[in-house]
Amino acid sequence: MDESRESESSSILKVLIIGNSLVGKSCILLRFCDNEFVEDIGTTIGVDFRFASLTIQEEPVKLQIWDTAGQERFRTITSTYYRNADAIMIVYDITDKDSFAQVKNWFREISNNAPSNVTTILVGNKIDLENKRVISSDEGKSLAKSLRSPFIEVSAKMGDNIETAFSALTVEALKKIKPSRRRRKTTLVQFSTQPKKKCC
Ligand SMILES: Nc1nc2c(ncn2[C@@H]2O[C@H](COP(=O)(O)OP(=O)(O)OP(=O)(O)O)[C@@H](O)[C@H]2O)c(=O)[nH]1
Repeated sequence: MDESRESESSSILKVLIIGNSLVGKSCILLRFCDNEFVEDIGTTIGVDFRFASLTIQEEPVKLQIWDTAGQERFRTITSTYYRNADAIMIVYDITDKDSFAQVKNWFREISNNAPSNVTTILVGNKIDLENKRVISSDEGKSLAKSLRSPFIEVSAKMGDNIETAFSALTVEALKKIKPSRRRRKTTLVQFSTQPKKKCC
């Protein structure tokens, strides 16, 4: 299917990835979209975005995923991008205490800038670095609970749980968007309930 026809027949969701600099936001996006990992990916300046297509229970969904800069000096550029966000992934690095300590501030940014019904997920990245872990899974879980957000740990490097994180976020966000924005397929084209993904 060509790009324009596919957009017409898909629900389109705006997704943001936020968190401190160097937690692995760009690597998470690259792993999700291209199934790749680049060690020296370089810091994000301002924002960057990619499209990804998922099928959730026979419903084609297109995600417009914005990778925002974690560095403070680019924050004013990024704050306008919270507008119209359907879903936000807040990332910290399980080997970096400061990135975890800042999670509450990122949630404050969300309540100041994003729509009130935005869907969130808290993501602890770099679980391949278990020997350098300084934030336990229980600490992550309990912070997420206090912020009323689901929680998952991932590794952009190894690919662990990356698709699951985006699928969980999408499933929840779809529940909140207006029926007029939904594009359910009338004919059944897939029989699996597993999410299917392709990126462009
Ligand atoms: N071991 C390991 N390293 C990772 C992982 N994800 C990212 N990294 C490394 O962490 C560093 C930062 O990754 P980025 O994806 O650039 O981080 P970012 O959050 O986008 O950073 P900014 O663009 O500055 O906001 C890079 O050196 C990556 O190679 C992971 O899952 N495991």
